[in-house]
Amino acid sequence: MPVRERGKWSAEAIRCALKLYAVTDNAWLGERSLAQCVEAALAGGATFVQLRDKQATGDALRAEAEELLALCRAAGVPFVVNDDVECALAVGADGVHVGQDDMACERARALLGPDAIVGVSTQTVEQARAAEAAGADYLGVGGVTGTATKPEAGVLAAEEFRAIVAAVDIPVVAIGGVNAATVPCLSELDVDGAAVVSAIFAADDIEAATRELSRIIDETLSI
Ligand SMILES: Cc1ncc(COP(=O)(O)OP(=O)(O)O)c(N)n1
Ligand SMILES: Cc1nc(C(=O)O)sc1CCOP(=O)(O)O
Ligand SMILES: [Mg+2]
Repeated sequence: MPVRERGKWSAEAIRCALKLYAVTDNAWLGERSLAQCVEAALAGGATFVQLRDKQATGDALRAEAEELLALCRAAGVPFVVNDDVECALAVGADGVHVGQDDMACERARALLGPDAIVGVSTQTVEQARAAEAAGADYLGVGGVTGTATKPEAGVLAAEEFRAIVAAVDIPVVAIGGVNAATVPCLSELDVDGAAVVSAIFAADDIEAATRELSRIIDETLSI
């Protein structure tokens, strides 16, 4: 596993950590706490965690972030906060993931500093080049298929994925409809990993589901 040295994840460590990127979703908690769900994903082999809670703000989001950061530190896995740079700064998260409608990458980088991880969602080559120039460490690109988790997200053709990957030097993680059945399709996309919401967090047994995804990634992707 890649390691964080002197408070910084190296570019190579970030690339390796994108392999199985777990994005949280409180919709699937049921009787479980968010921390229990993330602990199970880490035990199953998640290599990167993003706190994505579109309902929580302020202290509530901070409390979740503090809890998940501690779990990720113990597991040696990078932890970023979706959208909320202020929260990431307040808790000392490893970084943030921002989309095209969120805080601009340059601003997030300026606020978080050079050692933070800044991930950016992009759907086009132009956006991807702009994000790289603005200091992004990795790109989230999707969707692979349509997904009930985010019905408004678009779907990209394989050629569009490959064009984005070829246009930048930073790593790319595929998102949107990634599950045990679709992971093998990622081998055609030249991406560095898979970002997964429901195929991990909607599972009854999150640890087993994550372990199975990790196994399929190891078997089918050359990353
Ligand atoms: C790894 C990763 N890739 C893409 C996204 C989507 O970000 P965004 O477009 O800002 O949409 P929301 O997640 O904020 O709804 C992501 N979160 N993570
Ligand atoms: C948060 C998010 N962003 C997407 C994009 O295409 O940018 S798709 C998505 C949700 C992915 O959920 P699931 O793994 O359950 O399909
Ligand atoms: Mg966003």
